[in-house]
Amino acid sequence: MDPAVKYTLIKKEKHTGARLGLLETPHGTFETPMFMPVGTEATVKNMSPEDLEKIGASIILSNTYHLWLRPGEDIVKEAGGLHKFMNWNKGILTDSGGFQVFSLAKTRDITEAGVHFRNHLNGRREFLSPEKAIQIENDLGPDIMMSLDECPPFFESYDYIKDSVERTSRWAERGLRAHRNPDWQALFGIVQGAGFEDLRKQSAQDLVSMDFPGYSIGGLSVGESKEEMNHVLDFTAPFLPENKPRYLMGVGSADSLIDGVIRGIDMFDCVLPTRIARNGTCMTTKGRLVVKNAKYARDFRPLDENCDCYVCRNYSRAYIRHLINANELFGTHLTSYHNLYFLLKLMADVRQSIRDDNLLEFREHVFEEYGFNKK
Ligand SMILES: CNc1nc2cc(C(=O)NN)ccc2[nH]1
Repeated sequence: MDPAVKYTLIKKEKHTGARLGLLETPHGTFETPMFMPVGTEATVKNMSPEDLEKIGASIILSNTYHLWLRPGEDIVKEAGGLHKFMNWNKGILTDSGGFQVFSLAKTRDITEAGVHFRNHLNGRREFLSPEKAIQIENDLGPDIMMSLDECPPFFESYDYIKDSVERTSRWAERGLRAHRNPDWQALFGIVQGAGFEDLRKQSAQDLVSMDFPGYSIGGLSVGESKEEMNHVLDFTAPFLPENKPRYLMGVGSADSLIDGVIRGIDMFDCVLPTRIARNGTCMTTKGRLVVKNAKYARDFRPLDENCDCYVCRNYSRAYIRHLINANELFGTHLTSYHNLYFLLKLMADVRQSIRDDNLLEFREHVFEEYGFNKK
């Protein structure tokens, strides 16, 4: 049986752990490393599928937790699945709800069976088990789907994290057994273990023994420092097989993306570009620009003078500032479009620097120019 996704390692960058790869899915073959825009409720906020296609998005995310609670996976299934429902014909990845339950839901109670929590929309008690999460993702129909896991606090005790990792491995096994469509939906295991090397190793070895088609590294970007995150990646990525994709969940600033690629990560997702866009903050090659700021009232330059996106070629800071301050939806469309273009272009440049074996020089350029070296 053909795996639902096939990863091919094309080239290793000479001086780092970075890899150039190809990820074949039922909805296309895409280059890695890649950034995946987040479309929590079956839409990447303020973006049309056509615009996402134009800026080079390949795989986008949707959230199992949200779509289960609203509109219900049954409606998405009746529509023919997520691709049809949201008119997106490239890749779709859904997470399992693990992170949302632990970050969004009120009062939650974790048991061996699964997690009990209160629905953040109506306060009703809900229950999500590893099998239920898989059933929802099977019905939503993404190309890539996640096992249900616990995303524990990074600064929890060793004993807590050890128990959590061992339960997450048992849940992963249960999810594999419940998975109905392994030939066209690729189920990834999620490596946990917080900042403990031996627990990250145990989690990775447990999941690798179950032979998943891809592996996520979860439990990061949850309040730990970038140095701590990079340190965890330094020892976790090598526990994962070279011939499978590695997906770092919840990471999406330029510096963290580059440092993740250097440590062998292939896939990233983050709400950051679209979330900060909604309050008028833009990512530029000269650092963050808060376009609603009064100083841009008569600034008729583009958001980023080094950017060739549709927004930077046609609209000024003054105009976009006006729209944001007037709560005009077109304003957040423009900032969202630019921020996503910025990160997708960054990843295209990262892939080129892997081809050219000069990723570390590119990192230096980005950290210096984009203001990440400023303490
Ligand atoms: C924004 N930070 C961030 N950390 C994440 C961790 C996970 C995870 O461990 N899921 N099982 C998912 C999404 C995340 N987003």
